[in-house]
Amino acid sequence: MSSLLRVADAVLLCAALAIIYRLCLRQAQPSRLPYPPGPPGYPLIGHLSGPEGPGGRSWVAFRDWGLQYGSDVIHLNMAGTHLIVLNTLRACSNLLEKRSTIYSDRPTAGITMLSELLELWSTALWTRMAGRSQVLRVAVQRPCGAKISPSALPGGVTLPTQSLHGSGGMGIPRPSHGGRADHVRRICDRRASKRRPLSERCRACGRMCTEDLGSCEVPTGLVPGCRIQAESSFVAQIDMYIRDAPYDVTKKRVADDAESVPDCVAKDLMEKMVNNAKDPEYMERVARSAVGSMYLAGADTTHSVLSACVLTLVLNPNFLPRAQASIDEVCQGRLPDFSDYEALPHVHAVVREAMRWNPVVALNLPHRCTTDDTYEGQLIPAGSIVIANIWAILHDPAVYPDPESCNPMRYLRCSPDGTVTLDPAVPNPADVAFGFGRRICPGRFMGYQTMWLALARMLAAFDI
Ligand code: HEM
Repeated sequence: MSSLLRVADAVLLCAALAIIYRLCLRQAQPSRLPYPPGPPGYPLIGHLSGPEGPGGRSWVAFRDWGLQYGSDVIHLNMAGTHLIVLNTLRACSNLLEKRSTIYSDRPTAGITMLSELLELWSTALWTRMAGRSQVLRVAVQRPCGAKISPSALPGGVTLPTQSLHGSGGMGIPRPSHGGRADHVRRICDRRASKRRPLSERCRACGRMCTEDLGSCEVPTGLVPGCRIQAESSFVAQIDMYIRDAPYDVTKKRVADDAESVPDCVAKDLMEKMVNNAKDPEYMERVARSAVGSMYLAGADTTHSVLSACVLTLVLNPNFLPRAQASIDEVCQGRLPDFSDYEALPHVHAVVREAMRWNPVVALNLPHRCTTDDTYEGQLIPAGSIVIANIWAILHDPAVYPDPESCNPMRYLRCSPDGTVTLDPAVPNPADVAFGFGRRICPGRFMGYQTMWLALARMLAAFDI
């Protein structure tokens, strides 16, 4: 009897909670407009446990829901937080770009909240739109303009050459198979070596950011015992290290003998931004953050895409000799450089396909909508977390036929006289892979050009 009562109590409690929940949602929806469609979640927690895609690939689940509900925008309830996923370029452009004034904040929970509470400064990625984000973006963008100077590249133009020589290219014995990943990493991250703690710590921080992405999107970071809380002191230590270590080394060298310090981002910021500032102390914090952000956001991403470029070549063995032949023809025995940028479409084709086929950021960093908005008759409430499904856009079969196959030839067209050029009818995945609107990756030109140059030189020196 008593167990029957307990069951009845539990049923009543669930019913009461369900009614309260529905009332709360209705209150939170001041307009009568519906939310965009989406799958029903569990009572109360909605989809808090996270969407399960095949093999944990939630971007596939998001895309499939979009197809199932016939909408390029889907809505999920994450325990009261609205999650909006944009599965098409059209939706991203209409919302994140055309309405960027209200879609450019970052979520207030998870890493953003943590970085505000701990006053972390290492990264521009998670800053809110107001406040220091603007000045930080300006500082990061300074050395990353469309036409970047070679000295702004991670190791200058010479780096890929040095790396190739160091790793055995141009007549020196080829690298051992096991070391290939490390060689590619060092092209993008000069500090990558076992004896360089900065690189290790950045990778650990990157792993944590990725694994805890759920905590950035939804308020699970607030649940006691969540990893993000447990790891907050670890994050704080990493933050200080990333922010201070590279900057301080350069600062000391500049103080000792500025002339002998090669041009680099830290030196440039010190000389042009910090020294002329009204409040040099504040500007120095900004400069430190900018340098830390660039390293944290730029080294691993560039390395990942460059590794995907190598994989693209492995998967397309017939493409390699064509690409090498075009380099031989254009460069006549010297290593490629930026003057060959327009003349080597094969290299662009590999970088583009690597970015499309295996996008390093499959789901964009979360944006946050700051006011209620209406899109095609549906309500996107203020505070919604808005995520662009970059993977889905780059796997749209209407734009990239047979999207699952890795095929760099899709970007090239051959004229009757045999000239190969980039096909302007095929959209460049780089226009999507670096995000959207006011939060678009400020390192996109630096990242793309680093990969292009490194790959061009790899192709000139190696068979893969
Ligand atoms: C292949 C390489 C790279 C890829 C695929 C990539 C991709 C992205 C994406 C998708 C975002 C989020 C954009 C958004 O929220 O809409 C982002 C943000 C960012 N990226 Fe990159 N990135 C790359 C390289 C770099 C490099 C080389 C740097 C620095 C030199 C950099 C610095 C940043 C920063 C600072 C942000 C934060 C911007 C903000 O929140 O306002 N990234 N990146």
